[in-house]
Amino acid sequence: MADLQTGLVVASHGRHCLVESPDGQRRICHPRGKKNAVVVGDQVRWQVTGDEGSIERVDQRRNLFYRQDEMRTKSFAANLDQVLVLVAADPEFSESQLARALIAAQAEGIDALIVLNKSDLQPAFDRAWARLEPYRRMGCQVLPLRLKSADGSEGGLDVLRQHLDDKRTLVLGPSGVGKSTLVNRLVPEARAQTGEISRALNSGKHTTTSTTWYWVDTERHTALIDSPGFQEFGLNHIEAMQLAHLMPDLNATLGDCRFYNCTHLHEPGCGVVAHVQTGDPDQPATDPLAISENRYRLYREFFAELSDKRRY
Ligand SMILES: Nc1nc2c(ncn2[C@@H]2O[C@H](COP(=O)(O)OP(=O)(O)OP(=O)(O)O)[C@@H](O)[C@H]2O)c(=O)[nH]1
Ligand SMILES: [Zn+2]
Repeated sequence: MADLQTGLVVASHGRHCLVESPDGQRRICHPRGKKNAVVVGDQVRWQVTGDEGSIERVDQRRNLFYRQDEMRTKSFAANLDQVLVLVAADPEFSESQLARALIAAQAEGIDALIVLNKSDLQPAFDRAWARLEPYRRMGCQVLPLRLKSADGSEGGLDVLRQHLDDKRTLVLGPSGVGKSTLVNRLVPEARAQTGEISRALNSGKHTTTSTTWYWVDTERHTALIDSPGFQEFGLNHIEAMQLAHLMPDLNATLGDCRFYNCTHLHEPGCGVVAHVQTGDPDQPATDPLAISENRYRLYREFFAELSDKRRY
């Protein structure tokens, strides 16, 4: 099939999607057959069929970021360089949701970046910043941000831009943290593009319910992928026994357990439990491998959930 063209999937809606050619042109394409199901970020081979296109092949993916619960699997995007989890001083973020997203990224070998917005809101911001201490300690990049404030000042956007440069970043965040404000700030034409995409995909309504790719720069080197669906982040695709390896703070303490198949829940001589921080969580830990009580509690919760899951 010599007449196949290459393209990048920049939006998808049901059974059709929008494919961007290397010259920037976009057209609606339909995957041929079930095995050609595509997600945003996919590199595809397609051919012209009238005004539209037919996707004949999906190139092998470098990674696929997805969540899975008992009912279904939701793929967010493929071939990512990093996942940005946007949280805010207010509304208070769920550490469970944050930890789940980071585990899913780690499982696919994708870097993660946490951004804490609304630094103008005090004392909520300092409180949230402190809650993120275990994440900084385990090597995760955490950036402060202020997209707007009562006095009109903003901060942190330039540093954030440097972390996005030349990368393909999936942006995740619960409702109300400022995700649309961020996307619109980084991609001034985002609103117009979204409108264009909804019209092209003929969905009739706004495509905020689907994942969308935006180029940040005119050279098309830096991309933001905006995706909804951060709630109920299921990890059913992860093996319970893999969990500790996917949580960097726990992972750093592996290897010292008495039993090689230690679950780190109740076994004697567990090297993970030995590092779980007890006492005042506001006191800085003296153990460089300290695991916060919250992180360990989440590990136990996720482990129970993944051990219980029904297998099909
Ligand atoms: N105080 C303060 N408010 C902010 C900041 N950034 C955004 N906001 C406000 O937070 C609210 C939510 O912002 P959005 O951008 O709509 O948030 P979203 O995450 O897209 O939320 P959904 O539309 O519900 O998905 C808006 O009222 C913003 O004006 C900030 O740095 N400080
Ligand atoms: Zn152990």
